[in-house]
Amino acid sequence: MSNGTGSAARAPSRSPGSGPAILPNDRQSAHHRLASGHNRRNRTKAEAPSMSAPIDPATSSQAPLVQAVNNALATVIDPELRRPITELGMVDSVQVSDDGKVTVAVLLTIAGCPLRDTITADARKALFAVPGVTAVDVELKVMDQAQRDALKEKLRGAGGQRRIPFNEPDSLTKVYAVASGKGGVGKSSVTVNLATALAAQGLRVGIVDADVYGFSVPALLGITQAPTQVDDMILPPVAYGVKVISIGMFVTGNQPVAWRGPMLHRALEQFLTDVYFGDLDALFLDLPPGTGDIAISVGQLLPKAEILVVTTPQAAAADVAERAGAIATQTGQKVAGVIENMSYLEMPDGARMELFGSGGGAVLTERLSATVGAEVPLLGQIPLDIQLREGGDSGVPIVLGRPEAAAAAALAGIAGQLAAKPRGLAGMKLGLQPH
Ligand SMILES: Nc1ncnc2c1ncn2[C@@H]1O[C@H](COP(=O)(O)OP(=O)(O)OP(=O)(O)O)[C@@H](O)[C@H]1O
Repeated sequence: MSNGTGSAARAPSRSPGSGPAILPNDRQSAHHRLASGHNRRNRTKAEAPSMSAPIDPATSSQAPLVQAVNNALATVIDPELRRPITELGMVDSVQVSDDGKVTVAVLLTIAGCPLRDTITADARKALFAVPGVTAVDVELKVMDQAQRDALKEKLRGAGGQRRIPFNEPDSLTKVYAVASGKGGVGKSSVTVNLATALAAQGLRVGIVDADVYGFSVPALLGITQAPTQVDDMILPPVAYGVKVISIGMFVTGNQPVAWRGPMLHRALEQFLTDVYFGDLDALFLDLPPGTGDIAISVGQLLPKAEILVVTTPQAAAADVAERAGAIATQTGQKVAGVIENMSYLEMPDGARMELFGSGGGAVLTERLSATVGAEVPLLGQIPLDIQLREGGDSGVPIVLGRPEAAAAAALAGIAGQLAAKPRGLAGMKLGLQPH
């Protein structure tokens, strides 16, 4: 089983004068340390390079090949930023010799970029696919400060200000906070399966693992790569097309997190402001179980987030889950629906054994509908399935690894309902939800 807390590990640290710095800055992070002398060139913004690749004029006789080479480079996608390297100002220079040899200089955001090999391999593959290219030399360089500033401005918009992009009036991202009354009901498993199912449909999806005490999302997605830090901007690792950030990527080894409310709030705020998710269709937050500090912080930091409540069919579980959902009335959020997990176990003869009783999801939707004053739908019932647990252990969500399984079909059905909701209406009081 892969471990999402391994190589990424580092302890939270303090930065002078600004209170506790929950997440690392690049001067402190050994993994992301910048090259020495990297800032030596103090270029102004006006001198910053353009985002397109300069072509060696000496190669003008090769114009069609040069064009084809540029087109090929435009198909190379930065694995973290999910945009063409040509758009990101990462192609510093391209030279095409008369005998078809291509030399391309690629600018990495930081020295020791964990994805340097992937970028090199992708660039080589794209270039070798161009007819007429006989040899490829990919030279890796590192952006200087002006180039990084230009990149950050491109990604964050003018001024590159820190803000929570999902709260902007023009944000079309649907934000779902996945909550449960108690632990172990499958909240994280549901989160990663919904997210990867939507990503598999071509949607742009992110996950914030806000389950600070029991972070498990990196392992469930097989992520061992650390986030890359570009100054104060954090680029989240991507698994199955889903951008993921987790507190587990910032703690040492498998250490427990023993933070109190204000630190948790700051960590979550930093995730939402400093992590570059880009334009997402959907963002999932995997909350800790219960109605603790993080649930309240999510209500404050992401007022437009809708709550998805995961419960088991047990009546007692529905009681505690009701409290987790009802917090929406205090935070002014909307409850998007209830997901009943571990609903039954299908026996070899097709009979259904209801190990945890039945009816908990339906009871919960009724009670929550009454509490919040709007219909809360039961989005689906997911059976118990060993393959779901195995998929979690191996880092391959069941919706991708075993799509034919009944549990995968139930999860895909729920994802389909979320995908069918019009983009950008999250948080608006619509009254009845179609389902
Ligand atoms: N439908 C299911 N069938 C079989 N196993 C399941 C199912 N749902 C969850 N599990 C397993 O139950 C365990 C708990 O699931 P998970 O970690 O997703 O729950 P959680 O509610 O997020 O827990 P926590 O409160 O610790 O964050 C895991 O081992 C998971 O693989």
